[in-house]
Amino acid sequence: MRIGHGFDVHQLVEGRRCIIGGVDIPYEKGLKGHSDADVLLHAICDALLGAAALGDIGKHFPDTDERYKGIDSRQLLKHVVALVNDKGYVVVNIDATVIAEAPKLAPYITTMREHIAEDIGIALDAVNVKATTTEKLGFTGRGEGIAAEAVCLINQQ
Ligand SMILES: Nc1ccn([C@@H]2O[C@H](COP(=O)(O)O)[C@@H](O)[C@H]2O)c(=O)n1
Ligand SMILES: C[C@@]1(CO)OP(=O)(O)OP(=O)(O)OC[C@H]1O
Repeated sequence: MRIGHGFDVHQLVEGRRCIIGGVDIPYEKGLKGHSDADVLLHAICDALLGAAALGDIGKHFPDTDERYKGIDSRQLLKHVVALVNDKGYVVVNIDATVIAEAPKLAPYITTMREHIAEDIGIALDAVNVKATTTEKLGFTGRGEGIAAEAVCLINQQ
């Protein structure tokens, strides 16, 4: 059994979509990035890559590569899971936290979990997603960006 941890941050700006956990969330601002900037899926990708000692998301999908411009991060997650499986591991469970003052994420959490479970190929019960504010403190509290953290366990096939 091996553990992995991931952390990501994306800036909130006008004129971008706010896609978190594969859900396009209605909000006045969106997340800036080379890809669709899905901060939650990026943290999960990094947790899985970390658990398998496969580096990080930027190593596999460089933000200088036009192939990843605007890409749906669910495609990146599925690719990462294939790399982890190819190295002989299966994913046991995921636990993640999105750190955002706004938008309110509670209505979308179940759909996020469904997307993650489907893309990884594990049961819904093996995926947990939480949301928290930082009580108006720091860059997340000022609404300048959204952060996400994730941990995972993987096991030998
Ligand atoms: N963007 C967010 C942040 C939080 N929530 C939910 O609100 C609860 C209370 O948040 P605190 O930061 O005050 O602990 C939290 O447990 C989440 O369920 C949310 O939906 N969206
Ligand atoms: C996902 C990638 C894809 O090019 O681009 P970004 O959307 O900028 O996201 P980041 O979390 O900075 O990770 C880097 C890249 O791998």
